[in-house]
Amino acid sequence: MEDLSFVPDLPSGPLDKYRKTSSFDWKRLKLALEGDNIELLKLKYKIWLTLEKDPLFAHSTVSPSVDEQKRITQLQLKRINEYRFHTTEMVNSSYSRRTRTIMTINEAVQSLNPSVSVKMAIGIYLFSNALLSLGTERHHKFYESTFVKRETVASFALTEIAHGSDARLMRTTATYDPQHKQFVIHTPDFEAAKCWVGNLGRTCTHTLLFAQLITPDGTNHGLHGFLVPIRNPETMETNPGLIVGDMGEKIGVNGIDNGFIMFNQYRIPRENLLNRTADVTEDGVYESSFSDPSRILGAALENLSAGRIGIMQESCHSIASAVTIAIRYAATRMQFGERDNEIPLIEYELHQWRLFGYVSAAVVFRMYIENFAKIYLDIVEKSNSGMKVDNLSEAVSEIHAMVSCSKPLLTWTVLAAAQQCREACGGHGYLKCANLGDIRSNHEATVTYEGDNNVLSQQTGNWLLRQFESARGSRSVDSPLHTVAFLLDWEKCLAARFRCTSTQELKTREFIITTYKWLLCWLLKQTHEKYEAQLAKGLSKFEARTKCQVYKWRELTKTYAEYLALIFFLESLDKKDKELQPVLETMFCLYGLWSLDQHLVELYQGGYSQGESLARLLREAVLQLCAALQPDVVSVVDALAPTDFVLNSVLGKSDGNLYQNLQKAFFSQPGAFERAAWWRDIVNVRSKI
Ligand SMILES: Cc1cc2nc3c(=O)[nH]c(=O)nc-3n(C[C@H](O)[C@H](O)[C@H](O)COP(=O)(O)OP(=O)(O)OC[C@H]3O[C@@H](n4cnc5c(N)ncnc54)[C@H](O)[C@@H]3O)c2cc1C
Repeated sequence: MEDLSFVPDLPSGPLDKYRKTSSFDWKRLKLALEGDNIELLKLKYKIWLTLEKDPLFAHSTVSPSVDEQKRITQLQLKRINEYRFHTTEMVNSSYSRRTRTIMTINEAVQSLNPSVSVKMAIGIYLFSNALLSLGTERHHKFYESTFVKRETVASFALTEIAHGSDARLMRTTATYDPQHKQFVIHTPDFEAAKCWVGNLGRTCTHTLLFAQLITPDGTNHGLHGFLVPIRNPETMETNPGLIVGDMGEKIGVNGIDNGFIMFNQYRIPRENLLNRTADVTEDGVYESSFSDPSRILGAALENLSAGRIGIMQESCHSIASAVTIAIRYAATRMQFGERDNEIPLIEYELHQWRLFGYVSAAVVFRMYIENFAKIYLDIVEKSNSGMKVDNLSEAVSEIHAMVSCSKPLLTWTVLAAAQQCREACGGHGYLKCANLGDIRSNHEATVTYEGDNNVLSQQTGNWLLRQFESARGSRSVDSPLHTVAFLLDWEKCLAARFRCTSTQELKTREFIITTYKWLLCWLLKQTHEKYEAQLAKGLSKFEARTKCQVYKWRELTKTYAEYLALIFFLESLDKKDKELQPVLETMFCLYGLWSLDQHLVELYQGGYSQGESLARLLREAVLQLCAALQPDVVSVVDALAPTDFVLNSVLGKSDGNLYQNLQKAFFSQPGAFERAAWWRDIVNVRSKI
């Protein structure tokens, strides 16, 4: 058995009461949540314990000004680079190992300061990844300076003021000038200014720009990626020909300097076109390995899959922190009962029901994404190294469909969890030093960036419907990852009916998976029929899709994402330590039934069940599972939690000394006991009282 003594023991205190009832060793679960990769778990602790000792990472009790947050974030990124957690050995290792390690560094940093991890993800990883996949030899020096030497911080400029979700209609142009062998970048008006670009406002020296490529004959070849210098790296002055600004204060991640930019006939060398899939000769002739320009954009944006997986991993860490704080608070906070025998909140069924579903989501999501990331990295590695990957293009489409619905499911669930955890900590949860407010507002933007959730999940619907049509027609599906192989038996799946008579029968893999398959087939059939009916009315495919989103397409993609989380979790569960399997099985059933509870309307509407028993038994089973989880739940969050320094919550400390910690926080608040500096402004001098 691996030696886990590098994970610090937890202090003894009021939480012991619930830790003693646990059925498993929390450190073993912690390792399991890290994909049983002890090196990665060690790296995470090394990062956390190193940064804890560095004054640059000390938490401030009051929010610094927005500008100061940007300065600190940039300095923290610089310091993290200097610590070289990304060792030379790691930098030179295989794609899969290198990327998994980067992801771990990112996760560790995100739990401490999400602005730093976003800055790092865009400024280093997204940029350097794009150079590798879209660029060629000639761009390698930029990869070296960004990823290997960490001298450059970059940005990713796609969104424009008037166009975000529909990238095809972006209006920034890059026109080739054969005489000077340069591209001329131009912004026609403010509506075409690039905006929201992270790191652009103050700190980046280069950007990866997406602009419409126009050749001298006037042909527009669609959006392409260009490497564009923005600032002089020595003076940080913006280059002439650019209008660059910072977008100002946001409602979260204020350490990131999101910016806007307008180009005025700004020239860059021809070589700055990222030319792996398409190039322009010196004379201005366009050459591409794709005949369809939209496929070039598709290939370019495919890069975002790794970024979206990164967002999901970060989300898993945000929900882990949120539920840790709320559960530790619930175990130490008493309300009602007798004077000397008050009841801890965690004992109340209502409180369990509000929180435990999110605890199970935190565990299920973490193991799902861990498992999925491995498969994803393996496929990319094989394909990059020229090895044969069976059905590669089908696998890429399936992965894109999976990512496009899973990022919405995870980011939305985490947002709801953060809000519920905040409320579950009552008034004290509203304190800045509880950290739930920051977790929530720093997380919130993930539902929008790298693809707005509502728009992104529509792409999953397209893929699912294609598979359904193919299963109905030619009796085949393109699902190399086997996520929808069951559609070949869609009629059989749809014939399933609810026949359980006890909650015991619902708390099983078989019931949950069969019910999900029924739901998916039913939602697919319904969506397909509605879509076909719209087409039959003469609507275009685009118009027909817009008429099928509500209650159909959207519900379908959410259900598919939940199903993915469950099947990938199960696959991991079976490989885990025997001691951990019972609690993981409880998590599986709780997440599965808690999610199915939200689909009762469809289950009845589609005739899966009649009468009251499904709703009654399902809800009874959820409550039974909450009760069953209660003895283990404090240890589950111990396994999910980062160190106390990283968690940074007065309510969530692992010693459980809630009131001593609160007193310390109140009493050490700067100026807490001082007369207000503005006391004269409020004194009524004539008062004789
Ligand atoms: C903190 C933050 C950081 C960001 N960082 C970057 C960055 O570094 N680089 C970059 O290029 N961009 C960045 N963005 C921009 C981000 O990627 C876009 O905001 C996002 O893609 C959504 O585009 P939009 O804002 O234009 O929304 P819109 O497309 O205008 O969408 C508005 C609303 O309309 C809905 N909607 C749109 N189309 C449809 C439809 N067909 N059917 C139904 N509903 C629809 C959407 O669901 C959404 O709720 C960032 C944004 C934020 C908030």
